[in-house]
Amino acid sequence: MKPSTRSASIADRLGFGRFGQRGTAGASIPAQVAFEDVHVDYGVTRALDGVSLVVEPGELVCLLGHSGCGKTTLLRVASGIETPTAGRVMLDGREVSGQAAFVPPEARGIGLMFQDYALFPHMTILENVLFGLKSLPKADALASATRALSRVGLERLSGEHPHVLSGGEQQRVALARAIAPRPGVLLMDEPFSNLDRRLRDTIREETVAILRETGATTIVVTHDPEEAMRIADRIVLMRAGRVVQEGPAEAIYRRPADLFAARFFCDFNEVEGVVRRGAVETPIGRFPAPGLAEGEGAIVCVRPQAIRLRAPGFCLPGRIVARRFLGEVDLVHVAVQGLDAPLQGRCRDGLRAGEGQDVGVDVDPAEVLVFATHRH
Ligand SMILES: Nc1ncnc2c1ncn2[C@@H]1O[C@H](COP(=O)(O)OP(=O)(O)OP(=O)(O)O)[C@@H](O)[C@H]1O
Repeated sequence: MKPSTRSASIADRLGFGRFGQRGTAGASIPAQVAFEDVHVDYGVTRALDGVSLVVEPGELVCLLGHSGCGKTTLLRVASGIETPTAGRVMLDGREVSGQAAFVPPEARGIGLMFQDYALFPHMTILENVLFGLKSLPKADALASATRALSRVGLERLSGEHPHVLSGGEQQRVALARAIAPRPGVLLMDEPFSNLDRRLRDTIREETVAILRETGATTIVVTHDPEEAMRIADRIVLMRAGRVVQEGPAEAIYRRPADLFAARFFCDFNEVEGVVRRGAVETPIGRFPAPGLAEGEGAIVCVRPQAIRLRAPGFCLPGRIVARRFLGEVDLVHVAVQGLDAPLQGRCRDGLRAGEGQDVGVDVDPAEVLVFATHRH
């Protein structure tokens, strides 16, 4: 692709339009973003199927979900790069996409950051950051760009081109470019997924600290539940173009709305059973089943950390079929009579029984969830 064409397409992706019209010298004032029953159809594909969501000023929300569930489309709708088929988007109570109005991306005061960083390859780092500040007087633009670069610790690389930078440095340039115009809203699409594991935790923490400092309302797309739990004030879990559940990390983890939401956050042992006299009967015991009817089929979801090993003769009889040392915990597979597959436990300490040995298996009821089978 020729540089000029490529620049134009990057500029479009960033919501700057071809000539980079955004830019403000004022402080970042966080905005409220509200989606009202937003639908997006691509031909026969329904990418968004009635999303309603309010992101409060200064809040950091993670959109979490499997590939293709509509996360990126929701960001594109917020930025104005995509128009909804139905429904509307409001910024601070003002309609920016809908039947009544359409505010173009460059006039929304929204910053964008992508997984691939979308840096202009033929421009220096400073020019990349200046690109979104073209409507400011030159001296103000330079001051804002330099401030943003120094905030991410990269002022010394201002004159370099993106290709000489490491992945982590490129990520920080993209962040500097996104925050330099002090947007009220920042939209980030998988901003950490191109970093290697070693760097990711540090850069993620630094980025969140910078976001808190700028105060911008931030929506981050991720498919990694742990990442969402680490950074989000609120997680919005999506499936097939809809919001399945939203709330703080602990609430979703402890009280998932359904089996799908539960599975997203934990690799459960799933054991089927039937409700008898108010509890699910399974080969590993009886578990309370509030809200389920007598005779109804149920799935008992046992977290790996719920499995505790005891001396043989105590609790449920089992036999270790595999044991792997993982550092902080041991991964243990234990066969129990009546189950097709061994239970998988993550055991911190306790009995040091090895492969082939008989054990007692204790299941912590606090780490068990029960769902009706037919409702999924
Ligand atoms: N421009 C397009 N034309 C046609 N279909 C599209 C287009 N963009 C997205 N889709 C479809 O819409 C659905 C939602 O896509 P979207 O990119 O929003 O999902 P996502 O959750 O962000 O996925 P990923 O995590 O893989 O990026 C998918 O089925 C996708 O194939």
